[in-house]
Amino acid sequence: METFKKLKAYYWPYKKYFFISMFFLLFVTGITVVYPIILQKTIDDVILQGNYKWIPYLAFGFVGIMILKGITTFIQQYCGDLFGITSVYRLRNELYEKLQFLPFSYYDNAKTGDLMSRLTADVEAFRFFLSFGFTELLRFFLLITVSFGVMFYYSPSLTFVTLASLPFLAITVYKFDKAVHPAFRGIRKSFGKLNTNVQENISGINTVKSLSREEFQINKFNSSNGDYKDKYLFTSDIWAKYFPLMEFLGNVSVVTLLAYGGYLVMNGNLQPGELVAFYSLVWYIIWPIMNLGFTINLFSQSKASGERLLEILEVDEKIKDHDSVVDVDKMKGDVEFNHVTLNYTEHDEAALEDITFKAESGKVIGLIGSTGSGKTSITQLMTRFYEPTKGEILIDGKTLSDYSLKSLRNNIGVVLQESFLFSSTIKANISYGRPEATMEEIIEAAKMAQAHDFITELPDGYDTKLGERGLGLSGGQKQRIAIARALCTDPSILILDDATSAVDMETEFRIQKALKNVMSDRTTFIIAHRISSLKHADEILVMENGKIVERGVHDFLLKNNGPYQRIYDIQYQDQKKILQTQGR
Ligand SMILES: Nc1ncnc2c1ncn2[C@@H]1O[C@H](COP(=O)(O)OP(=O)(O)OP(=O)(O)O)[C@@H](O)[C@H]1O
Repeated sequence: METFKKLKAYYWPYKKYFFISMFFLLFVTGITVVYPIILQKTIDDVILQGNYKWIPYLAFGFVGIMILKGITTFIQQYCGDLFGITSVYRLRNELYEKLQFLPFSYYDNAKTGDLMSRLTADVEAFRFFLSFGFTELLRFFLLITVSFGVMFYYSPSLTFVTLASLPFLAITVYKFDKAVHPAFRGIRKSFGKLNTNVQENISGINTVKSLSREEFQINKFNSSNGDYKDKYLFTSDIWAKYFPLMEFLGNVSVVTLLAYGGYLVMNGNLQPGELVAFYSLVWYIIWPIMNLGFTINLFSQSKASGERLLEILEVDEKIKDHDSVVDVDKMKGDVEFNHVTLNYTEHDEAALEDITFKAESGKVIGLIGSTGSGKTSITQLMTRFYEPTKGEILIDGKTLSDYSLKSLRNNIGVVLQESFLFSSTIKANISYGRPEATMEEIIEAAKMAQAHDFITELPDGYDTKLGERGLGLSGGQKQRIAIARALCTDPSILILDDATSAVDMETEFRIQKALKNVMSDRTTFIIAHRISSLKHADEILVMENGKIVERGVHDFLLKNNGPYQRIYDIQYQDQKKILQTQGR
C-alpha cells in the first residue's frame, strides 16, 4: 500500500467521485443480496404455502429492483471511471512536467522508450485500478460480509460447514499474489525495453542502414520481443496453475453445502427455499474470492506501474531554484570561473580540473582541444546543466545559483553540433525560445545565421514544415537554423559548441562576420576543432585532459611552441613534414 500512499496526492483531490461511486456500490451490493432473499420468500412463503396470488406482485417487484440496480450500477461505474480518468490526467501532466525539470544527469542514463512506456502503459494500468480495482476490492468485502450475515441468519451450522474450505482458498489467493506481483513488474520492465528498442532503431535508422545492420536490429528486437512474450507466458503459467486450484476449492464449498444442506432439509431443519438462497449466497462469497485473482492481478499491475511512476516522480531535482534567487531580464554577460572542478559522478575522474578564466562582456572566447578534453563541460556548467564539484562560477559578479534557472538560461543561447529541430515550421523553430518574436526579428536572426537565403528559396519559405529532427534539411542548414534560434532570444552569452562544423568555411566566415556586428554587447564562446573558426577570438583557451594548458590570442599561441601551435601545424601545414620532424 506504500505505493498508493505515496501517489495519494494525485487521486485524493478527486475523492468526491470515489465516494459517490462507493455509496452507490453499497446500493448495488445490497440489491444483489436481496435477490436470494426474495427467492427464498417466493419458494418457502408463496409457492410452498400456496399463496399464488403474490406471484405477479413479486414479479413486478423484481422488475422494479432490476431497474433500480441498473440505474445505481450506471452511476457507480461512471463515477468510478471519472475518478480514475481525472486522477491520471493530473498524474500524466505532472509526470510530463517532472520530465522537463529532471536533471541532465538523469537523462544520461534514461532510455526514451522506457520513459514513454511509463508515461503511457504504466499510467493506464494505474488508472485501471483506480477506476475498477478499488471498487472491486470494496465489492469483495461488502458481498462477503453481507452474504455471510444472511447465511448466518438462516443457519449458522451450515454456514460454517460450507465455508470451512475458504481459508484454504484465501491462502491460495495470497500465494498467487506473491507470485504474480514480481511477474507483472517483469512484464512492465520488459515492455519498457521493447519500446526503447523500437525508439532507438527509428532514431538511428541512418546508422542501421548505412552499416547494413538491419538483420542485427531485427534479431535484437526479436530477442526483446521474445523476452516480453516469455514474461507474459510465465505470468500465464502462474495464473493457469493457481486458477484451477482456486476453482476446485470453491467447488468443494458448493459440494459440502449441497450434502449437508440437503441433509438438513431432509430432517426438516432447513426450508427448501433457504437452501436455494444459500446456494446463491455461497456463490456471492466464492465468486469474489476467486475473482480476487483478477482484482489482485489489477492491483499487482497497478502497484508495479505505480512504483515505476514513483521512480520518476521521486527523482531529486538536484539543480533547482533556492528561495532567494533573482530574476534578471538582461545580464551584462561577464563570466568568471574560479578554480572549477567537475566530476560527472562520484566514481568518474574529473572532467574539468581547476579551471580559472574571466570572459568580459563583448569578448569572444575560443575553446579548442582534443575530443573529451572538457570544452563542452565548461558550457554545461555555465548553463547549470551540471553543478561544479569544486570552485565557483560567476556571471556579472553573482554565483550562478543566485539567478533563477529560467533567467539564467534565457540569457544564454546555446547552439550544439547536433541541434535538435522540432517537427514544426522553420518560423516556429527559430522563435522557439521567444514565441513572441515578430516576423522581422525572426528574419533578422536568420540573416545573421546566414539562413535567410536558403529559407526563402524553399517553396513555403519560413512556413516550411520540417520533418522529425529537422529531416529534409542538410546538416549545415540545420545548424544555421539552430544558430538563428539562439540569436532570436538575443542572449547575453552565446555559446557555439561546434555549431558551424557542418557549414562550409565560406558560410562560417559570413556567419562570424554577421555575428561580429552583434557580438559587441554579448559574450561569445566558440568551441571548435578548426582553428579558422576561432582565430579571431579575444582569448583562446587550449584544453587537454580537463585542464587549460595554454591561453592567449592566436598570434601569441602560434609562437608559443605549445599544443595550439601543433594543432595549427597539423591543420595548415604539410602533415608529412610534421610526421618527419617527429621521427615517425
Ligand atoms: N554526461 C556525462 N557523464 C559522464 N561523463 C561525461 C559526460 N559528459 C562528458 N563526460 C566526460 O567528460 C569528459 C569531457 O567531455 P566533454 O564533452 O566536455 O569534452 P569535449 O572537449 O567537449 O569533447 P568533444 O570535442 O568531443 O565534444 C570526457 O571524458 C567525457 O567522457
